[in-house]
Amino acid sequence: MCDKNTGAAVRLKICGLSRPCDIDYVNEAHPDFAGFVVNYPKSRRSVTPQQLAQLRAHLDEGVLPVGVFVNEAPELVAKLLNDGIISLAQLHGDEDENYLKRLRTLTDGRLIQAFTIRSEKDAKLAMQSTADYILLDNGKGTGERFDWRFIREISRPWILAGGLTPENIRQAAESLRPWALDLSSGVETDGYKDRAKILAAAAAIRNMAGII
Ligand SMILES: O=C(O)c1ccccc1N[C@@H]1O[C@H](COP(=O)(O)O)[C@@H](O)[C@H]1O
Repeated sequence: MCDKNTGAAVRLKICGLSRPCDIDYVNEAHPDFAGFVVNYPKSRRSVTPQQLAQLRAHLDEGVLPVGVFVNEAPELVAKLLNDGIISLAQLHGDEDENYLKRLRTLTDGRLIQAFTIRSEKDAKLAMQSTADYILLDNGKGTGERFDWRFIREISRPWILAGGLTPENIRQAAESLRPWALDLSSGVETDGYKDRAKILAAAAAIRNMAGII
């Protein structure tokens, strides 16, 4: 079945939006998800919850906003979900099952748990997460791939992240068959989101419709 946004068989997430023009770019490209790194000053892409709310207000309906959090207080994550500022929360730090359990008492919002993959064992551990989706990455927005050979059979919806670019997402989708592809550094130039690269990623995904 094709996705209603990109028209493709695999979903697309563009992550690390921080400027009003980044919202214009994703509104034009219409990926399925738009990601915002929240309250994580170590990242140049970090936005405050207030900035997130302002940016998100200009996002087209149908592009679902995702908050990316690193060891954030569950109360804030839940509030942003419950207030409809974000549609999904991506937990990209050391959040464990106890954290997820606590968050589930505060919200019914959908959760993505990110895992850094350094071995086949890491990928197997990720499978056990009670999150709605798992995301397999090389780190935190490093722009680098992990070793894809660590991925074997994944019998649940999962998101591939880390070092994806408009040029390599077709190969990634065909060989690994993830539920969604997540790009951040790969759609930037000099550290800022690049309209042409975002549009190229969306076009690459659309061209895969019916192929994978
Ligand atoms: O982008 C960041 O700075 C970041 C900070 C903290 C947690 C996650 C972060 N990025 C996420 O990493 C993946 C892959 O990014 P890339 O394409 O390799 O740059 C993606 O989910 C980003 O949102």
